[in-house]
Amino acid sequence: MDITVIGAGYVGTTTAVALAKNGNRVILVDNNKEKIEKLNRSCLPFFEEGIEEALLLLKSKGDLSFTTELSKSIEVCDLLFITVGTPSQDDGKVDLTFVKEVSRTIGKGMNRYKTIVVKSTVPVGTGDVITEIIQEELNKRKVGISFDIVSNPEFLREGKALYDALNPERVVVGIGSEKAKKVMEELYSKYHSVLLFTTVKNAEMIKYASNAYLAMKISYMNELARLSEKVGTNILEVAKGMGMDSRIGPQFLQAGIGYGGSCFPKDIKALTVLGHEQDSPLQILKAVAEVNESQIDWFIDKLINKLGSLTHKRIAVLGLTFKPQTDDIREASSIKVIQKLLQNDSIVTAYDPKGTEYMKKVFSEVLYTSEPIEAVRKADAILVLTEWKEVVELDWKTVKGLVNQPYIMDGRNALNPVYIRSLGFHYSGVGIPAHDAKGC
Ligand SMILES: NC(=O)C1=CN([C@@H]2O[C@H](COP(=O)(O)OP(=O)(O)OC[C@H]3O[C@@H](n4cnc5c(N)ncnc54)[C@H](O)[C@@H]3O)[C@@H](O)[C@H]2O)C=CC1
Ligand SMILES: O=C(O)[C@H]1O[C@H](OP(=O)(O)OP(=O)(O)OC[C@H]2O[C@@H](n3ccc(=O)[nH]c3=O)[C@H](O)[C@@H]2O)[C@H](O)[C@@H](O)[C@@H]1O
Repeated sequence: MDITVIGAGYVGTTTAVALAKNGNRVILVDNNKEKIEKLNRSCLPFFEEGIEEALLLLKSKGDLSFTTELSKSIEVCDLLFITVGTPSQDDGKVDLTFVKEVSRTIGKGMNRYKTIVVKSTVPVGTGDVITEIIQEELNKRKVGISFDIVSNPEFLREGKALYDALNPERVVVGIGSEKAKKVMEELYSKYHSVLLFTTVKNAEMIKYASNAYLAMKISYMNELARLSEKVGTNILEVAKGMGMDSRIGPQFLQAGIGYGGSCFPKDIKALTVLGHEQDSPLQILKAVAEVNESQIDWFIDKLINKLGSLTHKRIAVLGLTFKPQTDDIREASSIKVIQKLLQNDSIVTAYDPKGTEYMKKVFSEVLYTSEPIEAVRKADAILVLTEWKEVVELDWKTVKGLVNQPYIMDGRNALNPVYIRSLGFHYSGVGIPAHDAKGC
């Protein structure tokens, strides 16, 4: 099929590559000239393993191209994918400016029947808004072209984006016509995934409900971790035991310094606002967000308890991105932690394999290092905030010889407490008792 994907971000670029790999001819459009120039040079505007190589190959075969010209790209395709950003407004509502802008351009440029697939995460009812905008433009042009709006939310994870896009566990497709169903069935016939056909509104809700549910699991584990430290239980063992129940499952039970990223915080706000607007509040989500926020305070309080005061203390932050295998620092817990350290007049050194350049734009006063070992030199405490391999597999014995005080606060429970303690460090994880015999 001839497909145009609009929005060359994490989702759009990954989607375009996956669709092209599955035998379609794909044009990826973005109104950001710089991004398209980069892509035309086969450079990815962000870090995500495996995509750059795939992109280079698909481009050379002519299956994937990049442009800023949306109108022309609309004319030549059968299917349009909308993958533009849907950020939060100050009031927590979703800013649909980009989605609406793109919809208007589609209405202005549509020359024949198109299936318009919405992959951006959008509030329930947005499918209708897009339909209205496109129809309005068609009416202005006095043309009677038919089209279908499909909701096909994306569930990929950053760091595993291409794998997830090529092997989705399930594909949710919200449709309003048999014609659109056939198109989507054909499109996904090459994937070995279960397809769920439902209404557009249901599909829109499934996306928010899924992200909020995953975040809820994390906040629950984080609160349990705090309690665990009080009563002497080990959250890793608790999670293991819980996860063995197939009704609960082992995933997303890792306690830590809270969830970050471009989606969980934003999507929870959006669903919360929707509940309020409809006078059907989601009280659970209020608690989920509050726990996530206070997890940072809890972590910093523990650090203060250990060091007495943070003033003029040298704190090494290892890991800045919201998770490993990405350069994304959007809503990363590290931002809130560093903010609190700087407010307390600490001297902050930081290392991250991929996120440093973005973080420099947020905090210019942090001393960034290109090697983790440089960040820990003379440190009064080391904070592990992202479980990068480069951090976990550090030569901790050497580190012990370099620090000023041997305090490690592991915000991701990524290190082996028994080993780290055996080196003479005071190790503190999240929900791991101070002297746990097993320590795993
Ligand atoms: N990042 C992720 O892991 C996931 C994101 N999502 C959702 O997918 C959507 C996109 O997210 P990301 O890819 O992270 O966003 P992003 O911010 O990385 O990319 C969005 C792109 O859209 C472009 N754009 C905006 N207006 C445009 C226009 N009028 N014409 C052409 N291009 C335009 C921007 O320049 C940008 O490159 C959001 O709704 C997000 O919630 C869903 C699943 C996973
Ligand atoms: O809508 C989205 O953008 C995406 O959001 C998440 O994916 P992502 O944000 O890439 O990353 P996750 O692996 O879900 O991690 C999110 C955050 O939760 C934290 N986390 C995750 C799992 C866990 O057990 N504990 C925990 O603290 C991670 O450290 C990270 O900060 C979802 O997992 C994807 O399905 C979804 O498509």
